[in-house]
Amino acid sequence: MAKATKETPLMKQYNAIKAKHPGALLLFRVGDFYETFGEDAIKASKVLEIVLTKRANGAASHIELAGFPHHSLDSYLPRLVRAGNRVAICDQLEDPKSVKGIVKRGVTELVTPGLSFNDNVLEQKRNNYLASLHFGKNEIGAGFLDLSTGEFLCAQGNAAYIDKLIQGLNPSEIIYSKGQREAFGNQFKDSYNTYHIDEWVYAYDYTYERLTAHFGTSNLKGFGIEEMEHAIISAGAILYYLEDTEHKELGHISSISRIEEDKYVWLDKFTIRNLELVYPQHEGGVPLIDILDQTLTPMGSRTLKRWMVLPLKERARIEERLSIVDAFVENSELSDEITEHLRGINDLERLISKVAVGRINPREMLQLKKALENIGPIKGYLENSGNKALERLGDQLNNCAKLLERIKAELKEDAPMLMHQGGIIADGINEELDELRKIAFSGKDYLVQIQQREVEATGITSLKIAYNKVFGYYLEVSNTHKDKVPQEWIRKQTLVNAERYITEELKTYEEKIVNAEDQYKVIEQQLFSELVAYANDFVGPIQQNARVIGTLDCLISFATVAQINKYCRPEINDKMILDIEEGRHPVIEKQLPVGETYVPNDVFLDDQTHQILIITGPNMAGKSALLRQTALIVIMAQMGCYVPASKALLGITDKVFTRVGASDNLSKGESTFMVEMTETASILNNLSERSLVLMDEIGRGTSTYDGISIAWSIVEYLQNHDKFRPKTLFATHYHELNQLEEDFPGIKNFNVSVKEVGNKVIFMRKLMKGGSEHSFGIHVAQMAGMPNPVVIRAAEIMHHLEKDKIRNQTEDKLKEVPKNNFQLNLFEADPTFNEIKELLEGLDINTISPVEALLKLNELKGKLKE
Ligand SMILES: Nc1ncnc2c1ncn2[C@@H]1O[C@H](COP(=O)(O)OP(=O)(O)OP(=O)(O)O)[C@@H](O)[C@H]1O
Repeated sequence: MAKATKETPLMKQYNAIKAKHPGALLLFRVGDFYETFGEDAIKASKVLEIVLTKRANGAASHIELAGFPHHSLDSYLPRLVRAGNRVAICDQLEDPKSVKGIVKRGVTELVTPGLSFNDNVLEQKRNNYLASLHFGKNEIGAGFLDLSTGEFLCAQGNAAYIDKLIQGLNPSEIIYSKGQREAFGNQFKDSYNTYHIDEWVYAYDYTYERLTAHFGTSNLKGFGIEEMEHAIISAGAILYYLEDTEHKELGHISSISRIEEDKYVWLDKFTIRNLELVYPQHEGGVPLIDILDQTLTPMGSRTLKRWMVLPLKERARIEERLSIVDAFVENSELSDEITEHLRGINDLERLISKVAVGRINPREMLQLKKALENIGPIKGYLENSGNKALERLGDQLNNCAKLLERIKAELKEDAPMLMHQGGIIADGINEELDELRKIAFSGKDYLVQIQQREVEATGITSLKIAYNKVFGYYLEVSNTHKDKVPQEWIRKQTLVNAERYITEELKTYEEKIVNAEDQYKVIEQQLFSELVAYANDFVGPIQQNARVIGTLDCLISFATVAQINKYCRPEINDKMILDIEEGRHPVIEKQLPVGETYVPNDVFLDDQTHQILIITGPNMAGKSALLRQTALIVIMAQMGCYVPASKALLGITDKVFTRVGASDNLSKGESTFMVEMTETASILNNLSERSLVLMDEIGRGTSTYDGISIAWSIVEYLQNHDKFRPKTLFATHYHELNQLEEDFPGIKNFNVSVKEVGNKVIFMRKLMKGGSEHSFGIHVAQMAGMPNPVVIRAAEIMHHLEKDKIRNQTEDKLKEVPKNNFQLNLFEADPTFNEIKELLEGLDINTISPVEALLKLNELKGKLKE
């Protein structure tokens, strides 16, 4: 093409590289700058707020250009990635000084939202997962990788299960096959950063092969995923994606584990959202994790987040965690001592990943050293704690003494972050390095030493050492001393009054001095690389340390929170009973205004007489709070955490379902009622024997009669289920449902009590036996500042309806609402009246024709019928 031939060689090279990475914003290294061109430049200049200029592209045209200095990459890259870009970093692959013409360049890393090592892209407290999905006929396979920590997980199951995992692990990016765009769109309505991979990658044989080749195994049995076809496909595709994005050093991804569905409590995605476990539902909301997270290390917070979305089902494992929390609660001295050392452990997990991929810098190596220095003492405390579970944790810690010693010995205490700054390796490690450094730093002193020595040896008192560009360092001898010059000196230049000589020693030294700085940095780099390579042998044990520290940190955090908030140790058993005494809501109790205290409540549920509690009570009484706190107590207990109650006997729960509050899907074209019914259907279709079900105001999104009927039949279904009798808390405004208590032995009526004092309602917040008579909704309307006429009229209508109910009439009650006796007020509130009034006022009797008048009259009559 004529145009292409006119391009500058640089732009030709740029275009060729750019073409290999479609969809990525290309940062193109030119000298000390990263440049972007064309569309990329327009994008980058906006996101980074940098100047957009134009540059001549040979004779061809002008092209937009925006660039920034290469050392600003760390601050600019995260901004580009956070803005949703995939960023390809193209570096110079050879030293520009040593090449004639154009320097070889290539993409050295493709940073995507889900694949990053950059500390500014990553958040310390959360894992940065890349997810890969593969949609099979009946099941979906999912792979999750946190490249920054090396954690690699996979799962396979029905759409609801995978959806729930996605909700819980909250990946930063999801990849899937180009051919499955529709399947993905149908399943996942929320917006994610996504990327589509060529279809051929998502093939079983290819992905199986990739996984086994990566782990160096002949099959996948050892990981327990051999039979999981879709999980294998999705996980294997991640390995392809890593290679495609130039992530080739993957030593830290040493294993893949299956997320074992049967080991964790099933929390559907609505529950994770509704209960605000890890994210607030609304701006300004406080999720439970904010109350429970007192962790001191990034591993601790990340572990906690995982535990929250995957509470345990196995009693023994829960007990083990609880017993450790117990040990820390009982022995605060021990927890204080360990806490002190936890503070010194930074992101060990991400540091060792950087070792494995060869991206660790000297400053980070010092952080690794600091972390390892603290592992030893923690191990000691655990092993001497006298507590079996703690001893087991201590056993798993490895203080990596050899590595620690070597880093201590070899790395300077004040090593800089950047390699080229030098001053990384300690003195006494490498003779050549020491000498070079000595030369570089004290070169001039050394020359003075040579000068003095030669003055003494030759008796040439005027001897001096100097430098010029033509032949470097030389010895200058004035003519008077010429005859004292030793034979081995080589004359280089004769001046009028003096002669200049060089010596073997001077030349050798000169070379050293000129290159010393460059050379010692090269040796330092070499030695540092050797140190990193040595550390690479410790990836396994350090990853294990990171896991143990994460666990320990979490459990100490539980103990701290338990003490601050006065939680109790729950008793977990296999019975079908849930017995909470004086339970509280862990978040609301922390948010009450000063002087107010949270009113604790008892909740007892079983599979016999108290399987379903119908909880009525006025608006604002605290029904939702009670429902949520019950679920939160169960979840916290099964995470291994103490709970906000004075006593909690809890039979294991295996699924928690919630239909609480409105999850607003209006933006996705679904009505509130539709969402409510979809969520409820999903609950009823997935019940189990040990489920805990929370339903809050089911049916309120439709007409009263529809609502009551639906709510009624749902309660009956839960009580009459042919297999399971799931424990259920059912909060409702429909007092009619209290009738059910008479028909079913497993249903009990409760209410959250209020007191009426004169015209006012006082919320007692106590759960009491029996149903409540009315809602006090009108009082709440009044509290909310509704105009008085509306409140008075509503009270009258309600009074009428309640009278009717007592007489148990079944006629259409609304038709019988008596005509009101405060007409004026009513008219004020009646929109039809206002419209008619406005129409009449707007009529000009003098100009209206008879036909028009008749039509207007007809219109007015029509209004009355509306
Ligand atoms: N046990 C309690 N002790 C103290 N304050 C409470 C308690 N329970 C609830 N509250 C407070 O009352 C407010 C209303 O509670 P909640 O939302 O549970 O009421 P509700 O009965 O579900 O109301 P509605 O039917 O209108 O949804 C809560 O935000 C909380 O501040």
